Amino acid sequence: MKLDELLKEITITDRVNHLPSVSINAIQFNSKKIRPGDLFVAIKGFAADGHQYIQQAIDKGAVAIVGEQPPTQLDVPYYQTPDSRKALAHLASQYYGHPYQNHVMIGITGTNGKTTTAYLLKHMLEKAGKTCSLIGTVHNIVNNEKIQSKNTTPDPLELQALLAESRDEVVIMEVSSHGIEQQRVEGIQFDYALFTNLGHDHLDYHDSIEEYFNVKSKLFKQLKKNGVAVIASHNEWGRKLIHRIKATEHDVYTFGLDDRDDMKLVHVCTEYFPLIKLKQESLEYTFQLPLPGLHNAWNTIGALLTVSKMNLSLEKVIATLDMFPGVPGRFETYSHTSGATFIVDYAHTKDAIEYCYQTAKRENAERIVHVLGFRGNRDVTKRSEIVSLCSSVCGQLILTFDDLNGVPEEKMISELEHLKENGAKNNAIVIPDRTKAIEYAWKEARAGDWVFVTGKGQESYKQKFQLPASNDKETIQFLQQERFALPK
Ligand SMILES: CC(=O)N[C@H]1[C@@H](OP(=O)(O)OP(=O)(O)OC[C@H]2O[C@@H](n3ccc(=O)[nH]c3=O)[C@H](O)[C@@H]2O)O[C@H](CO)[C@@H](O)[C@@H]1O[C@H](C)C(=O)N[C@@H](C)C(=O)N[C@H](CCC(=O)O)C(=O)O
Ligand SMILES: Nc1ncnc2c1ncn2[C@@H]1O[C@H](COP(=O)(O)OP(=O)(O)OP(=O)(O)O)[C@@H](O)[C@H]1O
Repeated sequence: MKLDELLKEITITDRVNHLPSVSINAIQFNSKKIRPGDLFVAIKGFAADGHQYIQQAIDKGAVAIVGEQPPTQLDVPYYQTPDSRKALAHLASQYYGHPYQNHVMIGITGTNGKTTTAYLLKHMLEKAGKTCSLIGTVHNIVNNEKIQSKNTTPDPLELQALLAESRDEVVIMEVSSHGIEQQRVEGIQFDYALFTNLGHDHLDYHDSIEEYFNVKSKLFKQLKKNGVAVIASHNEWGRKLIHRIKATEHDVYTFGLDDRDDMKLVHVCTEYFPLIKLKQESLEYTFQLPLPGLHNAWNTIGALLTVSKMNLSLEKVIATLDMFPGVPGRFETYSHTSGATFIVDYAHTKDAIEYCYQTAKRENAERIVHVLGFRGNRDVTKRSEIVSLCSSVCGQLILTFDDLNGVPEEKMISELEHLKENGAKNNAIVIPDRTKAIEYAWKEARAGDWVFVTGKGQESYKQKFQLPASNDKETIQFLQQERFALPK
């Protein structure tokens, strides 16, 4: 593509060596990836400043540069723009021909439930004969092919490439607050935007929960003119958002516990897979959820309300729910020969953990045991509140490693010890090696226990641990099969 074709999408405030007809092979925002003929976009990031790498990009063959800093004399054209991240997103969209326009775009945001809602939607739509791509935390799926996912919401280059590659009718995207703030979805317009809930998370990145909410709510500004907003009203932040969006021209549909909701949860029967009754307009639907836990009632209802606005028959969609295969690493249960139940779950917020406990209590758990870790270099302000909740509910709390994420081991151990001493009662212990922590819980488990192993879900371990396993599931399978199988 010619340079001037690309540049017409962005604001340019100053330039040197303008060369509009130069051909651009590809766009890059990492100098290391530059190949001859590429355009380099310099971004001032959190850890580094891309402007420092402009010369390196030119040495590697970049034929033009876009950046925020005022132009200096260079051997290639340089274009100054007010916001490089925004420019990158628009350049990428233009390069790939604005591929969002070829799909029905569904964006899902919220603290918890994005992945689960995305999987549920994909299942519902596919059973109704539609083809779907999914872009999110666990992996990306495009044209039925699984592609490794690095971020919940990919950077603009990867995102636009995925959208361009997709031949699927619908694209279901998880949209993280980091993704919105860093303008990874800039330039995309959505047909449907869903809000699941908001709770304390990521306050290492956002200054306050209000700011976190404001960022999330920006997704709804990217709705198409006739786009549809689907918002959970059972959470105070959802109600704020409904109020905010109702002042715009978009159609807003809500789900919750209120008579005014477009889809109302009328009744939940507390079974492992809860039986729920829903009401939409004058029609009632009673059915068993395809997943355990009340939180999954909300995820299922959010997805159902969305597909009902896509003109699918709710009755037919509900009939397909018993075929839903589940979501990797979300409330996966494993049996223990004593009769205890082990659960691997991706919970890493207070709300999510409360839902886990609620489910165990409804199932008459005699004792709740929790193997809990915190990711290094992520919101430390939520930790003590979570530990004190866990310690007050659990019979035994085992604090352990999640990903260290660059934090030295000794520092994380002393943080866990500090949390134990200050936030927990005397039912907490620290076992840093995650596999040994799970092994401890496994050895101690007895009939009637519900043992939660949370934080990593399906993710692979990044540290080397003692047992031969690369994730929580494998650790439990190792314990189930190899060493501690108890006589029947
Ligand atoms: C803190 C953060 O969010 N960082 C994101 C950000 O990186 P950054 O731009 O700040 O990168 P940087 O390292 O400071 O570098 C600045 C610039 O210099 C360039 N550079 C750097 C070195 C070099 O030699 N040459 C060079 O050109 C870099 O390519 C970059 O353009 O922009 C990148 C491109 O979009 C992201 O991949 C990266 O996500 C990192 C990997 C990350 O882990 N982010 C997490 C926090 C995140 O985004 N999580 C959310 C989900 C949260 C949740 O709900 O759980 C997600 O959507 O995944
Ligand atoms: N609607 C919900 N409300 C509260 N907690 C939920 C909800 N849905 C899921 N959870 C909890 O949050 C965990 C993560 O769920 P899920 O992966 O669907 O959310 P997510 O928003 O994609 O999370 P992340 O952004 O961290 O990937 C689950 O394992 C479960 O414990």
